[in-house]
Amino acid sequence: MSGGSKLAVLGAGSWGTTFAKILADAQPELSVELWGRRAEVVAQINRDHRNPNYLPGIDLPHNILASTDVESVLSGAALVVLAVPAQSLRPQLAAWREHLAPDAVVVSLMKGLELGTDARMSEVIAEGLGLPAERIVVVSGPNLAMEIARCEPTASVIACTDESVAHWVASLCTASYFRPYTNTDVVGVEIGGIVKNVIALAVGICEGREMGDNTKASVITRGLAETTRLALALGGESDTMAGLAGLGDLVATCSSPLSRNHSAGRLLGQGLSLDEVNARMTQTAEGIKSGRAVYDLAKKLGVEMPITEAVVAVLAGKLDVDELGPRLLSRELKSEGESA
Ligand SMILES: NC(=O)c1ccc[n+]([C@@H]2O[C@H](COP(=O)([O-])OP(=O)(O)OC[C@H]3O[C@@H](n4cnc5c(N)ncnc54)[C@H](O)[C@@H]3O)[C@@H](O)[C@H]2O)c1
Ligand SMILES: O=P(O)(O)OC[C@H](O)CO
Repeated sequence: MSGGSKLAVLGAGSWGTTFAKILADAQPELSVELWGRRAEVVAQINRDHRNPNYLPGIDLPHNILASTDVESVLSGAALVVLAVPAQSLRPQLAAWREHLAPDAVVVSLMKGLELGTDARMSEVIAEGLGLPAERIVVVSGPNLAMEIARCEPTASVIACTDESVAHWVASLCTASYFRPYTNTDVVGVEIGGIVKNVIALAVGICEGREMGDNTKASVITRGLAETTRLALALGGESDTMAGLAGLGDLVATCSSPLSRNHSAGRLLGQGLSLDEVNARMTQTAEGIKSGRAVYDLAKKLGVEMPITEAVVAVLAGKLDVDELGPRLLSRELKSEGESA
């Protein structure tokens, strides 16, 4: 863990910009350097202290300094926070690796699973940057960016195999409206954040078909059961799944119209094709691509994930949205506590 104090965030979308605001509000005496790909976004942040495409109406702290120059942003940064779409992470890391400070701690804000490898983002970071587990931290929880940007009170989980590193990151991002809890169950925290996006697609589809709250509560509850099965199979802990990064995030994402995954599901349920949904989405809905990777991983491990399987079939055009509900309910009868 570095004694240095420079803080860097890579990715100036909705969560990267919001997390930069958390750090800047929590550490008003420090600068938070925010890397963005697009010069016009960076210029607006520096000139107007706003990022209106992602966070309309939000004033950003003046100690956020944006730049398109990743080398200068990474130079000497003790904490490096990553917030780009999951499927774009690996190629980005290859370009960033040479500029990373030797003792930097890297934080993943991403909630996706890599297609093709089924790797979690912490695993992609470990491989792509050649870092040991104790220098990789995961942040996850019921964290809809826009609510946090409006300074509405929110709790989150900061996970690292080395608890002291998790504590250090938590101490840096504790703000009046943002309360982090630490955890050493990196696997459970990541799996909770990944799978809730797929379950939110399912809930959105049900909503788009004008199904009511019984249906949504049933999908959320059974969604948590299948998320927990996958997490346990990978070595995660059931306590984590009952906490903020499991149940908490699942409820927030499946209930909120702010959720991009929930919204994408609703559009699918209303009869739009996947191409039409993708064309309408201006922000990242990770579940659309990660769903397939979650299904592949579950299959490899022999874990039953019927809701994920049905969502993946809808996304692949193999199951009509009207068949999603019946497909889930027509399964073999079993007791609630059974493992599948
Ligand atoms: N927005 C939220 O409320 C929220 C909360 C928690 C976690 N997350 C997770 O954070 C991650 C980032 O999400 P976001 O909401 O900031 O997404 P976003 O769509 O708002 O922003 C993505 C950012 O990445 C950039 N980007 C897009 N493609 C890229 C590429 N190929 N290479 C490099 N940069 C690229 C975009 O320009 C943009 O700045 C996702 O994994 C998401 O699940 C989001
Ligand atoms: O907008 P979503 O669906 O990516 O969800 C955002 C956050 O992950 C909620 O915790």
